[in-house]
Amino acid sequence: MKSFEDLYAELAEKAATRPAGSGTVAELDAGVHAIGKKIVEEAAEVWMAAEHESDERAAEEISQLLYHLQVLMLARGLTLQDVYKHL
Ligand SMILES: N=c1c2ncn([C@@H]3O[C@H](COP(=O)(O)OP(=O)(O)OP(=O)(O)O)[C@@H](O)[C@H]3O)c2ncn1[C@@H]1O[C@H](COP(=O)(O)O)[C@@H](O)[C@H]1O
Repeated sequence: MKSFEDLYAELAEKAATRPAGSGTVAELDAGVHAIGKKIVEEAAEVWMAAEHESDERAAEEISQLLYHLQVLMLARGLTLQDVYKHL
């Protein structure tokens, strides 16, 4: 099972090597504004799933929100430590 740290390392590698077909690379190329809109959309899906859907669906939507937050971090050049120091 992949951890938050594992995913960040994988996405950072994708950002550096830019493999063909990577959705992460496409999202990074779309820029902070587009990624931000995706985060708002995914956050709404988390909210709706938490109120109206199963635990499994809520967890799935949360995982997608975490993914898009990590893409935004990479787009801004933020590391996990930059975020963790505020926790
Ligand atoms: N964990 C994720 C992940 N979570 C969400 N997403 C993306 O976010 C979208 C969210 O799905 P939705 O159904 O909510 O949205 P949608 O409306 O169908 O999607 P859009 O048409 O709006 O893009 C998915 O289509 C994926 O593009 C993810 N894309 C990639 N990953 C992981 O990131 C890693 C790198 O992926 P690639 O860069 O694509 O190789 C791999 O380990 C992947 O498993």
